[in-house]
Amino acid sequence: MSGHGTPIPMISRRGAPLRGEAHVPGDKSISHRSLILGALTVGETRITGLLDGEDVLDTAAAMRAFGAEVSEKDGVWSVHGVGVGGFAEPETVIDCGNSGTGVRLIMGAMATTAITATFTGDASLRGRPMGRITEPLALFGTRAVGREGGRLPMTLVGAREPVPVRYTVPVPSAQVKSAVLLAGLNAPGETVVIEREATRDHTERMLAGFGAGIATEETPEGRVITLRGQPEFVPQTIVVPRDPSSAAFPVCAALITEGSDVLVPNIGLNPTRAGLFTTLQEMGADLTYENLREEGGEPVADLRARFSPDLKGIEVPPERAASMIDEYPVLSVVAAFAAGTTEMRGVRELRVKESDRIDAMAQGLRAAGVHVDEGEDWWAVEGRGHRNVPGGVTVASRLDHRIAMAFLVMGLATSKPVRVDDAAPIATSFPIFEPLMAGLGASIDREEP
Ligand SMILES: O=C(O)C1=C[C@@H](OP(=O)(O)O)[C@@H](O)[C@H](O)C1
Ligand SMILES: C=C(OP(=O)(O)O)C(=O)O
Repeated sequence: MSGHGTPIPMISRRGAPLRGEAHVPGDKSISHRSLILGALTVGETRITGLLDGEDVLDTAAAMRAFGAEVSEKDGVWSVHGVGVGGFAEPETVIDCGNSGTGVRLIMGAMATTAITATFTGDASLRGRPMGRITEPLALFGTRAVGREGGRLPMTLVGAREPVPVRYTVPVPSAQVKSAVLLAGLNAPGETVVIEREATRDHTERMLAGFGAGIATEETPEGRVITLRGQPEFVPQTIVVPRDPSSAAFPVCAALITEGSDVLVPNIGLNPTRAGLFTTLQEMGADLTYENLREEGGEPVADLRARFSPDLKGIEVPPERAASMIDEYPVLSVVAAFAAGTTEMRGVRELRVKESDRIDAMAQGLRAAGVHVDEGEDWWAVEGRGHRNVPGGVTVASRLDHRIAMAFLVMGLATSKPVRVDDAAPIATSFPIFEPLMAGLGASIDREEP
């Protein structure tokens, strides 16, 4: 679990071009869901390509605490689940580490079973809002007691006689949508979730794959998702695609580093996740999809990114935000090397991630010589153009893996190096970031704490 160990300061500097292939790890969102749905299924679910980052390992440990058998051998994960409604009461507190997805989906999955569980996490997760989950779960009959402001640690008392619900998600959040759907699994009848803005749909796809009756309809109200409760799940064999949110880092590093040419193979390109790549292409990035195909019900391609000296600032449309929500930190780094301003609107959710990502990036970019304006739900980065970003700063990663990786990417193209105070959180989502970037030729090194 992150946030408990010794800080790992790292420094990145301008050096050789990045070249070669970047084999990024499995998709974090799909990995959490594979373990949770496997744990709700009697029989053996087998998973390959699972992300073995700390966030997902914490979810695996939680599934064991709820009674599932979870093991790994030679990269193949095996989950023997307990069935929908079959979770056992955990004997100890469930620690989800740094993972919002883990804690929120697991709360949903246990909320309609007659057990009680207490959840906590690291200092970052303990600061994040859980009311957005406990409010809809209360409609099923679940009770929650947490700290002031709906924060962890928090105890959930599962509904004894759950009723199905109809719920319109008030914020664009796949975690909220998924928590309600997972709770709806053990409620009799139909649970309906309505989302005004489409968010990542991995839960819907996977629920259908395990055999649940689930239908999505596009209506003037938004996407209406109807789930029939108490399904008989059938164990699955799951191949997790590689994570587009992790691919973003070597891709963006290649775009801003002179002479680079990097291939990132087998990336999941579900349209609810691919907004960054569209945005980069609009900015003039030399970024192409090769070998576009379908694998395991998800679109997949190899991404090729080459150094792009003539990037232009653009306005990123707010309706694209959900499809690239985790990519704004690294996009803001690319924007610093573009000509003109990049405006990012409709991104209030960035303020409640592992850190306040607008504030974290704005402070680090300003210290590195880049002008940034911001409001509650928007920010704008004034690009300085290629070779004109000074750098020469130490930035705080604030227990946030994406902030750490974004600034280490930035240092590959600034005039002076960029130091990150603690790169340890990177292990939550991208444990092989350091060797992978080194393999491409990037100058990113550890420093003495
Ligand atoms: O459902 C998921 O797997 C995720 C949903 C998003 O969070 P929100 O639901 O808070 O938008 C995203 O930021 C997170 O990294 C993963
Ligand atoms: C926001 C993220 O994750 P989570 O909400 O699961 O902590 C992320 O990975 O960028």
